Amino acid sequence: MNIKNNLILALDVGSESEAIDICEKVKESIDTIKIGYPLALAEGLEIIKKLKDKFGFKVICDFKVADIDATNEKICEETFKAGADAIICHGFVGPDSVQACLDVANKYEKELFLLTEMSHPGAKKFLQPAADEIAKMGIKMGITNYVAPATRLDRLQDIRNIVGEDAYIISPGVGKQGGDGKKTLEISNAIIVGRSIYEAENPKEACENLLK
Ligand SMILES: O=C1C[C@H](C(=O)O)N([C@@H]2O[C@H](COP(=O)(O)O)[C@@H](O)[C@H]2O)C(=O)N1
Repeated sequence: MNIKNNLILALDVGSESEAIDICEKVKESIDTIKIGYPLALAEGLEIIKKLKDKFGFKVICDFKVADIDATNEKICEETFKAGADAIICHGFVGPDSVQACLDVANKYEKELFLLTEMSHPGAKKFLQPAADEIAKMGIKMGITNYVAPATRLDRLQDIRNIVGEDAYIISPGVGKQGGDGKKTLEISNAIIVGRSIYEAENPKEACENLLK
């Protein structure tokens, strides 16, 4: 995925009007947004096409898909039918569940991002011990896109070493969670930033400062 300025806006706001307001302010700096449950549950999947049509953005749906294969297939079908350019699935649910997501992404000629280790402190308990194996599973399955934490650069480097230089890694945790954008982009291909932008007094300036 070609992401402008290597910066993805995590649009975790609770209404279409807030979403449009933020997007208006930052549209010079970004061309890719990540929509998760907060906005999708508030406004429905229609919000994907609304924002794509209005701003021409690429939309990554961060639904952290983590069900059995049959249900994962249904979730991905609905998400790509609604216009998503990519979807994020969890890896801890195993290869059959991930393969179901990959098959649907390929059917729509869209992208799947495999979530390895999460960025928050609780990830250390169960996800961190499994994250290397999740990344190795992704490589075995031919997955090229990954999510890995900006809050632990050592772990981000470990995952980069597993998935290789040609893989595309996007990293959340910059800003509010303590991650450093510049240092993260020495390893990852793009950073994901939410609150540091949409909660800022001046989101446009916040974006521009991040790009500096
Ligand atoms: O490990 C992960 C996975 C997940 C993701 O990106 O898949 N995210 C998401 O990235 C954004 C960070 O927001 P902010 O902290 O900049 O406001 C939010 O939408 C989180 O749900 C993580 O924060 N860590």
